[in-house]
Formats: sequence, C-alpha cells, structure tokens
Amino acid sequence: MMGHSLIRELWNHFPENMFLIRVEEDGHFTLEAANPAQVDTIGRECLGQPLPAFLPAATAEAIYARYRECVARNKPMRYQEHAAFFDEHGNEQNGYWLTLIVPLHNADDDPQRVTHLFGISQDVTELHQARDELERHNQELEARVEQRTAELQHANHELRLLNGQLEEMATRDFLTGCYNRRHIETLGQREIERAWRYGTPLSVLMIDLDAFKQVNDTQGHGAGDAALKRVAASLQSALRANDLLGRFGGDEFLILLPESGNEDACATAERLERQTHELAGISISVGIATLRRDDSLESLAARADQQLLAAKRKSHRNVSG
Ligand SMILES: Nc1nc2c(ncn2[C@@H]2O[C@H](COP(=O)(O)OP(=O)(O)OP(=O)(O)O)[C@@H](O)[C@H]2O)c(=O)[nH]1
Repeated sequence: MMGHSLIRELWNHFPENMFLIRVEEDGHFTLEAANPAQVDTIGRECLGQPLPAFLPAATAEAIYARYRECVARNKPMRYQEHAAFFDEHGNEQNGYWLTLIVPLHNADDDPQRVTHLFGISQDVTELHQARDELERHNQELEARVEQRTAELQHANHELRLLNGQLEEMATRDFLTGCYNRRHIETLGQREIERAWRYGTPLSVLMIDLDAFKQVNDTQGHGAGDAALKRVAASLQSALRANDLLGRFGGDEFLILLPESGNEDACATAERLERQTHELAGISISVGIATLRRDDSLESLAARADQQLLAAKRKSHRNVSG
C-alpha cells in the first residue's frame, strides 16, 4: 500500500492536472481540491467554488453534463473536450483536454452513492492544432492533386484531338480531302489480304482527268485546283460506303472496290464517268483491273494504269482487263 506521503508527493508533482470534485445534493459540482498543475491553469481562488463560479457558462454547462453522466453511470469516463477557462490573469483561454473522471464513494450511509469525482486532465491543444494543420495540409494537397489531374486530363484531351488531326493530315490529301497516295496504298494492301482471306473479289479503278492540262493553261492553276476538288467530290458521292478513294498523284485517282468483280467494276466505272461529267463538268478516263491469284498491289495498279492508257488512246472510252 502506498503511504499518504507518497500519494501527496504524486499529487504535488504529477505533471498533468488532477482535481477532486464534490457532488452536491443541489445538483452542483464543487471543486474541492486541485493539484499544483491544475491550480496553475485556473488559479487558487477557484478552490471550494462550484464550476459556474469560475468557468464561462457554456464550458461549465458542458462539463456539468459529463459529470452528471458519470454519476448516473457510476463508471469511469474518458473523453476529449474543447473548453474555455479563465487563466490566473482572468483572461479567457481555449484549449482541448483529454480527461478521465472516476466516480468515488465516500458515504457511510450509502456505499453506492457517488460523492466525489476524481479527474485527470491532459492539455492536448498542441496535438489538436498539429492534427488540424496536418488535415488542412492534406486537403490542400488533395485540391492540388485534383487540379493537376484536371489539367492533365485537359492536356490529354487536347493531345488526343491533335493526334486525331495529325492522323487525318497524314492520311488525307490536302487539296481534295480524299485519301493520299500513301494511305490508299496501305488500304489497298489491307484489302488484298482481306480478299485472299475471305475469298472475295477485289477490283481497282485508275482514273485520270481528260485534258486537264488545258484547264490549268486556259483558266489558271486555281481553277484547276477547284476542278480537282469537284471531281473528287463527285467521285466520292457516286461510290458505295465501303469503296475507297485516294488521290494517286497529279490528276490521277485510285479507287478500291472491295467485293467487286470485273463486271461490277465496269458498271461502277461507267457510273463514275457519267456522274463526274454531270456534277463536275469534267470528263474522265478509267482503267479497270480485278485481283488475280499472283497479284501484288503494284501489279494490280499497274494493270489498271495500262487499261487507263489504252482508254485514253481510244478517246477516253473505258476499257476493262
Ligand atoms: N491545278 C492543279 N494542277 C495539277 C495538280 N497536279 C497536277 N496538275 C496538272 O495536271 C495536269 C496533268 O496533265 P496530264 O495528265 O499530263 O494531261 P491532260 O491534260 O490531263 O491530258 P490527258 O491526261 O491525256 O487527257 C498537268 O498540267 C499538271 O500540272 C494540282 O494539284 N493542281
């Protein structure tokens, strides 16, 4: 058993606030004793006083509620509280306290009756401030990360748009808007492989504008450009959705007709000649070639080109082969 002098030493030198509260019959709680640490916090004149006599009303009311609960439960309670109090100069201070209160029974007549509350309170204001600071810092970081993520998403979106534009520019002919030579050749290669894999026919049309040099020479290069655009547009409008139109160079166009045999290709060529004449006011010559077993894209296109030259020789009549 610890002797009284040891308990007194503990009481006097314990670094946290210790206090003894008397539970009054009229519902009040009186500060019966306070250790030096507690006296340093609230001042000696509080001793023997009920809490509302030396604490701001709201704080006294909040503490009373805790004490009443502890008395009713008759069990120790541990809680954190935000409390205002007056320091030894009478200035109001605010702080966070971690408090433990223990009900004591000192009545001979009724050993169950809580007559006192023993309390230990630790000032955790700095800990609380550090936690608030950390939380604020985290929120700031989160906001910054959110902002960066939004900026990144925006930049990614722009990049995707730009990539799309670049891809478009890399595959399209600048003047007419149809596929450029490199891309129509890539597509041609793909269509040949598809035709072999699925055993479907494939035809190509090589198209050249008739007497185009004359348009340039008599009406100027601008009018020539406009005529090329008109021809590309009218060819495109006369084709089916899965036919592919590319500018092969100068006034030459290459058209891929997937799933079209020679007969279909001849019919398409005639339709194109007619429609281009009607819509663009320009006559064209067409060479037709249909995929054979031993063909490459070069040999297929070369055969269509030979047919085109033959057609030119026969005064712009289309010839198939
Ligand atoms: N305006 C314009 N002209 C171009 C362009 N590319 C090529 N040409 C011109 O197209 C003409 C092609 O002429 P050719 O195909 O040799 O001759 P053609 O007058 O069409 O005669 P045929 O083909 O025999 O009917 C040349 O005058 C080129 O300068 C272009 O992008 N814009």
